[in-house]
Amino acid sequence: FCQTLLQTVFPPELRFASVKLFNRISNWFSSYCYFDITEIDGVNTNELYNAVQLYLSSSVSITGSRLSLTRALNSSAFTFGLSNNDCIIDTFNGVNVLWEHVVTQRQAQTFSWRALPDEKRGFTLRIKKKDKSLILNSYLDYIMEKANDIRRKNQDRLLYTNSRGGSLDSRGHPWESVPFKHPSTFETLAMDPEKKKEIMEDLEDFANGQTFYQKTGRAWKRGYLLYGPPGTGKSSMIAAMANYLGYDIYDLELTEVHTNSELRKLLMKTSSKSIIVIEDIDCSINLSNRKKTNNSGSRNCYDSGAPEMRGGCGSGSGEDGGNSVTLSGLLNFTDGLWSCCGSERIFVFTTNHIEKLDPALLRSGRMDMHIFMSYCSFPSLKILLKNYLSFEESDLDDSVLKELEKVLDKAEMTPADISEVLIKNRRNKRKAVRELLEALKLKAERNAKNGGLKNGDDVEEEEQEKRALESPKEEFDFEETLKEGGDQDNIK
Ligand SMILES: Nc1ncnc2c1ncn2[C@@H]1O[C@H](COP(=O)(O)OP(=O)(O)OP(=O)(O)O)[C@@H](O)[C@H]1O
Ligand SMILES: [Mg+2]
Repeated sequence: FCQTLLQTVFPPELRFASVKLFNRISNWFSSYCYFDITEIDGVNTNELYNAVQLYLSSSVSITGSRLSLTRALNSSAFTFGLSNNDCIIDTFNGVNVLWEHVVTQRQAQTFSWRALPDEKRGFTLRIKKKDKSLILNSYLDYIMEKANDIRRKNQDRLLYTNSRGGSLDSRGHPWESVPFKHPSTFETLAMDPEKKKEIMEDLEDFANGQTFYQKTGRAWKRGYLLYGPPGTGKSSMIAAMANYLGYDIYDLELTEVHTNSELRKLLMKTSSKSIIVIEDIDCSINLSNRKKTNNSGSRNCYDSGAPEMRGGCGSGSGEDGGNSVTLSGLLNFTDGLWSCCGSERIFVFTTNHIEKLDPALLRSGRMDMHIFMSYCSFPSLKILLKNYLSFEESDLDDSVLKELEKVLDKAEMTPADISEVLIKNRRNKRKAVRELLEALKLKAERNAKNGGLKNGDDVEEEEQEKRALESPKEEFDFEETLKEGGDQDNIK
């Protein structure tokens, strides 16, 4: 009745002004303020709307009674979001904010250069007036950053390589990339669950550690050294790390890098949030050479100009300064001022022989965490049985489990060997376990015959094969080494 009275007595202008005044007064007394974030702002898509949507869809801390679930085509995950006209509370730095997803039907299609959707969508953010500065200064930036993270995680990651021998591509980049689709994850990785957890936590702390690294004045980078016999999952671990953090991988082929400055350029062209990998570091650079150089009275390898040739000074790989990445160049690469020209970088080196590495490379700060990838242990075996045969611990007889456990340590089989046996027999699970047990026993017997623990020769042999396959030059270098070691007979 009042409304009709108002409509008849007051002219529209006055009515409009009084509503405005009323709103203003009520706003003045209210302790809240509101922000509308519409999907389409004029003709432009509002970046913030998309970011908020992504952020709200992933934020596990958010609680809401009604959420919409979606799964995009080819996507590997469900996302949830706010249903139409529903609210959700989020907390940021101890401050509660309320998000409402407002969807209204667009009345009549107004003229526009491009077709607008039938619905008008937007988020309304309600905050306390006293929190306004916090929200405007940090919360929205935080949302944008989180959304970028999520976007990156959903995208394909890339595997970069420098295997073109230092030549640049058409855009002047030294790295070549392919989509990285390695399926290895921490779930599929067979290793001691406690060790695995420790590594995952370390990675998480690193990825979330921006303020920590800033506060402590450290460059935001971390080094991991993975060492252990071939086939124990070092490369799989790197893939799992990349998949876990959503980082790209730069697989640095040191044998393709000719000088220290080239190495530095490569580093400068890597993006942040990436893992820089040097596999088989002991094969890529002759680190033992350092002592030789010192003994012969020539310059120390820490001197950046030292002629530290891969394959040894006298091995003919070129005193002409051809292939000459020095240990100091490598140390500068991981640790020097140049290593900080980006941020959030992880360095991973792998080796089969940690004892061959120069202590300078191992000291903390360079390689912060040394991870030993061991032969298959009993907890690792259980993971493999679960992944390959879907066996839970309770599916197997106690006696079989005990037998497996008893023989496993003595057998010293790698997860790669064991998974091979399991894959071969995966149609018949019981047979797979039987064969595995037989293989383990056979190997354990062999090891016992060879005198207790497996001597280094077997590993060395596998190593040699690997190096011989890598390049004819490496093969040559290796022979040199063997002559020095005097056990050439071992080469087949
Ligand atoms: N710990 C593990 N968990 C699961 N699978 C593994 C593990 N170790 C090895 N494998 C399997 O064995 C294969 C070889 O492993 P990977 O290439 O990771 O070994 P590596 O330690 O890098 O060996 P290398 O020293 O020869 O490079 C992989 O395809 C993987 O499926
Ligand atoms: Mg490997």
